[in-house]
Amino acid sequence: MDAAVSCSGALPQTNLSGSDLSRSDHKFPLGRSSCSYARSIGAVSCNKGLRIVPKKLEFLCSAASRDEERNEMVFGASHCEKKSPLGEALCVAAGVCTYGGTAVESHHSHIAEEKVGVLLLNLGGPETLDDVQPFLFNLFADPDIIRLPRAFRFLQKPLAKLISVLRAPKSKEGYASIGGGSPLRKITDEQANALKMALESKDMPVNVYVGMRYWYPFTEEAVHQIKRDRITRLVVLPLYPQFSISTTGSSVRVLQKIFRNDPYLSRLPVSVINSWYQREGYIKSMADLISKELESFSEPAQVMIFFSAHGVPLSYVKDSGDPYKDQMEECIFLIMKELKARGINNEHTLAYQSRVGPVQWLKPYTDEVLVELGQKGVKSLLAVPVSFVSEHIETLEEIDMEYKELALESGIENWGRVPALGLTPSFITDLADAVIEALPLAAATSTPKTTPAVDHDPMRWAIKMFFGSFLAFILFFSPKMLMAFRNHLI
Ligand SMILES: C=CC1=C(C)c2cc3[nH]c(cc4nc(cc5[nH]c(cc1n2)c(C)c5CCC(=O)O)C(CCC(=O)O)=C4C)c(C)c3C=C
Ligand SMILES: [Fe+2]
Repeated sequence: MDAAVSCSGALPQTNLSGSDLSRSDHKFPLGRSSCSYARSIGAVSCNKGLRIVPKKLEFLCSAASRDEERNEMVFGASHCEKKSPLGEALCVAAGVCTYGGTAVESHHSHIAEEKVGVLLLNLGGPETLDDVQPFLFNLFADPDIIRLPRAFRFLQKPLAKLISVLRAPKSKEGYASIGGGSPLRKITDEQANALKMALESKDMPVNVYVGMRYWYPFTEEAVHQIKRDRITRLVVLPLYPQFSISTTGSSVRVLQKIFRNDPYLSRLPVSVINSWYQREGYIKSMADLISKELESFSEPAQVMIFFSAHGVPLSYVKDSGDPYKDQMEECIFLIMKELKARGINNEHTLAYQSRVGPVQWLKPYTDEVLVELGQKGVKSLLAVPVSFVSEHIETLEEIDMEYKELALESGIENWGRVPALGLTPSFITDLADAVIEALPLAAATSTPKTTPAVDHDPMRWAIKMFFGSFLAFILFFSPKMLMAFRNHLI
């Protein structure tokens, strides 16, 4: 019987096995119900946790039988109210633990020859203006970004081509205004180095890899390196504090696909940290940045704290159970709670920015709220980007230029913006702790390779082609649709 790893705390995690189970033990302080697919099983509990010994890992975990573990998995899966959009692989995104399998040899065992890897996942961004259109193509070709009904999936790439070509001029203007490209690769590389050093200082030597979803270095390249380095245990850390189908979900789906088809990778013990917005270190680091920035106003107590999160289409949350909105609201609640504990009682609000295309996105919209606040007589405002931990086009251009101008035009007189966390030492240290806590939860992902269902029925194929061409015709020639993608706002 194999030993199963158990875990302590409420680290939100999944494995890549396609049978991961998790449970949300979060209370939603705003009185909302926990996200619909964040409800399932209890985890095997661990009362000892992880202890690090110099240059070596020692896991002190309670063992559970493989059979027990399987039962729990089946139980959990059948109790998941809504299936994750990632299929069964991510039963849940918030609040919990994975079950281990082959990774930990035995009770109180030493794992001396481990070669630990940490894979940072991020979005990626165009480095030059020539990269913008192909970058946008990759983004819109992602079925987690433009979600077509199954029957119309064959339109994904032509549509991505069309939308990317239409949007490229506006996007290029944006990237040109911030120096001709995205700073994301440089910042993520720096974060990777800082994390490596933070882990080394905790006696945990690791290799840190960066895998981007839509531009270089692509996730595939990072995985290639991981294989070449013969990593024996991997922690996957998406650099998005909150989980969304469109960000962490999409990146993990790519990984799952690569891992499933590779004999070495499918046996590699892996642990994925799905979200980490609720970690004390992150919350405190955000509160530090906010309180510091408030001090730059002449009357700090009068400043409205304006959290601006990247939006997602409303349907992700309403129809597909994306926990993003719940997690975002809980995150803001926790940051405000920390500020209150420090005697900072400013008013605050949350709005969503950066919408694209003709559908409804999470509301309220940042631009509309700024105008309303100006009209209501708010004079001082501190913008806090909250869904991303590096500077990027949407902080440097959209917030610092577009929204600032709109706010000043609307009557707001004093404007400030909190920088992204970037290399803030307390934040990097907390990421290092998250990695250390996740490590004993790493589980092998071995799942049989499944053959995708192929539609061989000529009649069904003909019907799909007919309706697909019809839809394509409407999309290609609807002026409203074209304008919606060309501009940010419709
Ligand atoms: C948590 C963060 C993000 C979510 C959620 C998200 C969803 C999402 N984004 C688009 C469309 C675009 N995003 C673009 C850039 C971009 N997006 C994020 C983060 C999230 N996106 C970042 C950090 C960046 C910037 C990368 C950089 O180069 O600095 C772009 C390109 C820029 C532009 O043209 O505006 C698009 C387009 C959708 C459709 C979506 C959810 C479905
Ligand atoms: Fe985006």
